[in-house]
Amino acid sequence: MKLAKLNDGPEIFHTLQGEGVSAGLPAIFVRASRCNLHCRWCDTDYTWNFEGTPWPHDLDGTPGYRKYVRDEVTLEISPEEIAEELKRYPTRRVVLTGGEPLLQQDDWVRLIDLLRADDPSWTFEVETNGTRLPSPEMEARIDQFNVSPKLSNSGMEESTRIVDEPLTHFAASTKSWFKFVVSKSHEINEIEALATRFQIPAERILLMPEGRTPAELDRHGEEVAALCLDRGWRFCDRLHVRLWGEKRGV
Ligand SMILES: Nc1nc2[nH]cc(C(=O)O)c2c(=O)[nH]1
Ligand code: SF4
Ligand SMILES: [Mg+2]
Repeated sequence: MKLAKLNDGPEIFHTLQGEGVSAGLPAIFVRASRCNLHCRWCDTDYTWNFEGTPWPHDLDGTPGYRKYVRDEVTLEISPEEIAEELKRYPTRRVVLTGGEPLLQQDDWVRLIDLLRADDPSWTFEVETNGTRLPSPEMEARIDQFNVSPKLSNSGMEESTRIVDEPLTHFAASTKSWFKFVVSKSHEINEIEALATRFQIPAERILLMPEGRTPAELDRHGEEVAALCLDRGWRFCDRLHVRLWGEKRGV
């Protein structure tokens, strides 16, 4: 399967879950390469913004920024090899992220079965953009879906980023939590429209201030907190940004 490459190895790292309802829990992150969306502010653009693709990115024109060479940022690895790597860490919680991890579901199913054959206590979270339906095999194995539908500020067409069948499925599943990144207060209208359209329960909605630095998180934090208080939604910070800033592999 295709993972993002970090320092010539697969992007697999042991850290604290920084976002969502399990924030603060130790976990091993596995970052898939490839995404079906191309958000203009994406901070894991090395999973999709390859040479020869037409997608714009906010960093276009910044000195030193250019599209990635696909093979230089992708690592082909088997579920068997990933399983061996994961067993070396001192936790049994894994976060499958990307990119969009639900583009490679059969491989994750294989990985999960390999790990649980030895130890059923392995727990799996998925970070998804909510545009792909989990297969029945995947749905049965994943403990928690952290669904982060993209808003118009992503630059994506609505018909690409908001897909009825998967969002309806996630909204009805008690395994799902919805996490929305907010940078401007008017975005709340879009979030509210989605919550109404897909009947997302209020207690499963989290708002997260946008920010790649603690100062940026603070700047948006107060406003996002006020919105949460008003709607009865949960506030969520970005713990890893506070602890480690913009570093990769944390
Ligand atoms: N610590 C930490 N927590 C995270 N939660 C979601 C992440 C992601 O990039 O999907 C992430 C990440 O990259 N690091
Ligand atoms: S869905 Fe996520 S990984 Fe994909 S482009 Fe958007 S922010 Fe990046
Ligand atoms: Mg991240």
